[in-house]
Amino acid sequence: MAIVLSIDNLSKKYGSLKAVDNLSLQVEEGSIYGLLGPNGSGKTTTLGMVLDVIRPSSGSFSWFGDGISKATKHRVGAILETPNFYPYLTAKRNLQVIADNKGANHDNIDKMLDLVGLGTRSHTTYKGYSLGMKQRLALAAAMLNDPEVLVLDEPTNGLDPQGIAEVRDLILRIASQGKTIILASHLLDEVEKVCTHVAVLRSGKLVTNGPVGNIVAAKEQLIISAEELAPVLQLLERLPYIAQFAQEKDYIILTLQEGYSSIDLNRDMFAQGIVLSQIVTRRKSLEKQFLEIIKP
Ligand SMILES: Nc1ncnc2c1ncn2[C@@H]1O[C@H](COP(=O)(O)OP(=O)(O)OP(=O)(O)O)[C@@H](O)[C@H]1O
Repeated sequence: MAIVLSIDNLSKKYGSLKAVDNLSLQVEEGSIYGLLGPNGSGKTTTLGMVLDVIRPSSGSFSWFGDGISKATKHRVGAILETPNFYPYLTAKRNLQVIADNKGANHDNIDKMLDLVGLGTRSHTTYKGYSLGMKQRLALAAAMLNDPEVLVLDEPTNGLDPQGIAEVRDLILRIASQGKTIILASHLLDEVEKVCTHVAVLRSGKLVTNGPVGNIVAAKEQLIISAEELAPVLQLLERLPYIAQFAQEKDYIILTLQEGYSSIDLNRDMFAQGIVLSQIVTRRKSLEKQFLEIIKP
């Protein structure tokens, strides 16, 4: 896969604060790449640098293997903040004004309004739009010159559940046309639902990155108990597929390595003469996993 964006040891300092600290990552063509991190972790600053609106303190980045130029900027559409639409103009007229400012022709306007699901509402004035519709119009505006990459900062911020679902669907639809999407989010759930790849940031530093399935895979926990816990604990020490375990009062919480299930554990316990009185599978909450990932 071709690399669309490559970030190499990029840093941004504000006085003594390192907003972005030696960040390196690569975004592959066709991926939906999430920058995930709590408020203040450096997501917006990172996007600002690669979009050439914030000057890096050190490090470099390249788009499509090249430095940033007018030509590369043309291939990247972005929404860092809600564009200034005119409230009393219709959605279509607003896009015409933006197309003129961007030097894009008007051919794409109807197609983009249809794509974002506003085709039938194109003659409504902007002030009559819901927040979700405004965000979808912003996406249409960013897509006007048919960029290969779309960069979005917290695209569902402030939307109600229906608006959130609409914008997420739209992102998936745009990606299915072969576009690469880079989005910042502080919502693990959003990244899990929408993204193919993720980089987790904490205090400007990269904590981990990779395919979403590898980073936020739903890990299962088992809770087991038995009449006597000592022999159970001894066996857990020896079983090679136990990822971790801990005793809590009269039960044990454990996680297994990939590819193993409670059936394996139950069978091995039984083979050693241990009868478990309880074996419960519990999915670790995504929130909890995220908190573990970003724990200092
Ligand atoms: N212009 C600035 N001057 C000084 N500090 C800044 C400036 N811009 C950002 N920061 C600081 O840099 C750090 C990273 O901010 P940034 O906005 O990139 O984080 P973020 O992950 O996008 O968070 P949020 O979701 O809250 O926007 C924060 O501590 C922020 O206060």
